[in-house]
Amino acid sequence: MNKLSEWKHVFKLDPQKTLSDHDLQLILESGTDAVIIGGTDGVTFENVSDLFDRVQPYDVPCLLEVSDIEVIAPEFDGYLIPMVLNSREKKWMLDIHHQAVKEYGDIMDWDQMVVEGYCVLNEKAKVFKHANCYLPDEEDVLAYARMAEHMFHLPVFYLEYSGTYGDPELVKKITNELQHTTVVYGGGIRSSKQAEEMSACADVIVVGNVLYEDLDAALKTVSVAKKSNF
Ligand SMILES: CC(C)=CCC/C(C)=C/CC/C(C)=C/CC/C(C)=C/CC/C(C)=C/CC/C(C)=C/CC/C(C)=C/COP(=O)(O)OP(=O)(O)O
Ligand SMILES: O=P(O)(O)OC[C@@H](O)CO
Ligand SMILES: [Mg+2]
Repeated sequence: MNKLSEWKHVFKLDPQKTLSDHDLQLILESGTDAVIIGGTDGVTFENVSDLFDRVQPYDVPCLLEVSDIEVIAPEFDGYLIPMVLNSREKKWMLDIHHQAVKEYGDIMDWDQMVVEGYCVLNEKAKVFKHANCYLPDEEDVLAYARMAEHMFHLPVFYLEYSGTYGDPELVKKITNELQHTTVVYGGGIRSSKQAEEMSACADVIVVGNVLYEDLDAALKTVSVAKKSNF
């Protein structure tokens, strides 16, 4: 399961936040390539399963981004497994994953797993503190990107600015560098102008928080991203 390399635009839904059926319908019929269910905290088996049940009737791939082993529900179209490359603790890259594979290895469908090399670039993001990250400079980011592709052969390198708009020049530099690993950009996209700019710099853009603050603006990010030829 890795159609991700063919996608341009994804919405990230936070199971902790509320969406009316009408708004969810607009999101799922927007033409987005996929939705991810995930968040740093407040993610429970119940809120993940409830949201998944509401998304499932629509013809849009739905992936679970696993931030806690307790929330894994069956039947998703795929499972995104983050490894936080710029964490100060090995736990967020390897140890939690090792425990999970020890526990679930016998029943795992490896074709459904997509491992994401995360590089968290916003010091104010919840995930930055949660995973005990340090702020990498441009050289560090480039080195993580090269490691993701050439040493770990990861399908995805995720430039995570969650909550703030990132640096298009850096994103472009990283995307130009990688041949096989898909560069996903997420963070602070609040308008079609920003979506257009970042879509020209990354392989895939992820739009999250603005869904809950300005749905019309969020919906407008889809068509510009899908028009991008990058
Ligand atoms: C029954 C069945 C289908 C079995 C399948 C088995 C399966 C899928 C097994 C999993 C195997 C495996 C290796 C799991 C690893 C699990 C795990 C818990 C890994 C650690 C993940 C991790 C490093 C989490 C840290 C936080 C993080 C990076 C979360 C990623 C999501 C993220 C950055 C969200 C940002 O959200 P944001 O929008 O910023 O958050 P808020 O809005 O809440 O602020
Ligand atoms: O919520 P925003 O800031 O759009 O970020 C999207 C996503 O990258 C979060 O993981
Ligand atoms: Mg969020």
